[in-house]
Amino acid sequence: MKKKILITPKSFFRARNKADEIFSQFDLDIVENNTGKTLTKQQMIELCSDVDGVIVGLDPMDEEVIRSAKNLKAISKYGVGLDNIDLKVAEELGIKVKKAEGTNTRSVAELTIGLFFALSRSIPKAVIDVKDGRWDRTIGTEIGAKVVGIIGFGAIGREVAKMSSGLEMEIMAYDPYFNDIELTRAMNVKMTNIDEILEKADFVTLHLPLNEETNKIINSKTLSKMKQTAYLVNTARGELVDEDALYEALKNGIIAGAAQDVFSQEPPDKQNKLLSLNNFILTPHIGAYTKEATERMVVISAKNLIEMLF
Ligand SMILES: NC(=O)c1ccc[n+]([C@@H]2O[C@H](COP(=O)([O-])OP(=O)(O)OC[C@H]3O[C@@H](n4cnc5c(N)ncnc54)[C@H](O)[C@@H]3O)[C@@H](O)[C@H]2O)c1
Ligand SMILES: O=C(O)CC[C@@H](O)C(=O)O
Repeated sequence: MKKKILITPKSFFRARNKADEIFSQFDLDIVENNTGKTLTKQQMIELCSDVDGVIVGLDPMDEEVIRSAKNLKAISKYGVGLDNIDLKVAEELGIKVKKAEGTNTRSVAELTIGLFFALSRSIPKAVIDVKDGRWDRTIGTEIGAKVVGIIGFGAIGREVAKMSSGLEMEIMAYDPYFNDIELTRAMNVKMTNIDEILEKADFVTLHLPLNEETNKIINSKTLSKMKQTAYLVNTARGELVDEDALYEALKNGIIAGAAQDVFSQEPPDKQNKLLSLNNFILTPHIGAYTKEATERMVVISAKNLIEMLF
């Protein structure tokens, strides 16, 4: 029987041909998000009203959207962060949910390491300076032998650890749900508590999911435990960091700098105070935006949806 599906993520369509090979074997009526943007809740309610399945990016799939989608049987996440999907309601209604596990691990880890360098050598400022006619040779710091503190030791956290090891950094990690001691020993990673990470790390990097437990895990109290010379890097989710507290910490020299790929509101408001700070740098949620990762996300999210629907 024919199934109607909705595909929302903009970058899905760049590698659309990879999914067509999979879709062509099934009887599908495909609706596409042609706005080129993340959809609003109202748009999701309208577009999901009669679909059997959805491949969803960062668009809201909250309780109201899910309950209003009367035919919905499957949600395939284009990516790995499930925070935009109300998993409890999906479970209650028997709607299957699957993420494209591991598809963007390498890309997010590479961006994270890139942000370490961007911060430690003030690369964004250097580019702007020279283009604006200033020859200001800022003294940076080396990354080798510095301590990286990884909060969330899942797929991306472990990949960052591997890359940090290649840079000869000392590696610490905090993850209350990770207990493969053999692996951490083999990787030369010290598993510890969050306080030791905050107190000792030169780079604190976030790789944990957003949920009730982790919302604003970085706040004025946790920031105050970090070294004045330390950098915070967030390529996970904006809401993990209290942005007002981060602004105060950066402005008052509580920490040296921060980089974010993600924001609690995307795109951030032009008035967002963080954007006015020289020691704050950012990228527009491009962690998974590489040719390789998007192709993997397209293939796996398409396969996952088909598996759940047929
Ligand atoms: N910037 C991007 O484009 C981008 C791309 C992919 C993923 N992400 C974000 O990165 C997150 C991590 O992705 P992943 O593939 O590594 O996921 P993962 O599930 O493999 O790893 C997450 C890890 O966090 C740990 N964790 C859970 N609660 C924790 C807590 N309170 N404290 C410390 N650790 C905790 C889990 O035990 C798990 O090991 C995703 O949830 C997503 O939000 C962002
Ligand atoms: O949908 C995207 O563009 C990024 C998805 C990414 O944040 C993820 O959670 O894997």
